[in-house]
Amino acid sequence: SALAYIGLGSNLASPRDQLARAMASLAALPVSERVAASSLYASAPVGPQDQPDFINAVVAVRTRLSPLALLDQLQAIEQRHRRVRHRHWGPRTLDLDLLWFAGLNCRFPRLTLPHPEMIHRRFVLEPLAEIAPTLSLGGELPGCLANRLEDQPLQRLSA
Ligand SMILES: CC1(C)Nc2nc(N)[nH]c(=O)c2N=C1O
Repeated sequence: SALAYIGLGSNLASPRDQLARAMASLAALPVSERVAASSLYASAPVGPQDQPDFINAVVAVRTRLSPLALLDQLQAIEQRHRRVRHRHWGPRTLDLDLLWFAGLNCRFPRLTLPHPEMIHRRFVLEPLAEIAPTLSLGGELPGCLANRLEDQPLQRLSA
């Protein structure tokens, strides 16, 4: 089985509840087990500012699913949260991003691994550093990459 890291984000319809429900769904994925979950973090939106603050987290799962099969499962969970895409980078009830999968570097039509934006996003790197402090991202650690960003600081929410 392979280790995968999944980013969670929400800024609509009770984001903390959305993430709690999504974390439970991730713990129930077929032929998989959730092995770690970060704290929840509140952060100002990156990109369009005219939307509510986000709640973010990162989860680690050990899975026998292929990357694309796992992506299908993540998109099914998003649908169950009635994710409606109005505008690109607009507010959403739930975002599940496959960030990293068994150290693979690959570009499928539907999926690039590792997630191309993750190393630029404090809202991914800080929760990731909490559960995978020694994960090498192109030879860098998540904590070091996070500290190099000028992004707004995140607010770690009590568990
Ligand atoms: C719109 C964009 C880029 N901004 C975000 N900003 C934050 N803080 N958290 C997110 O999850 C997030 N997701 C996005 O997709």
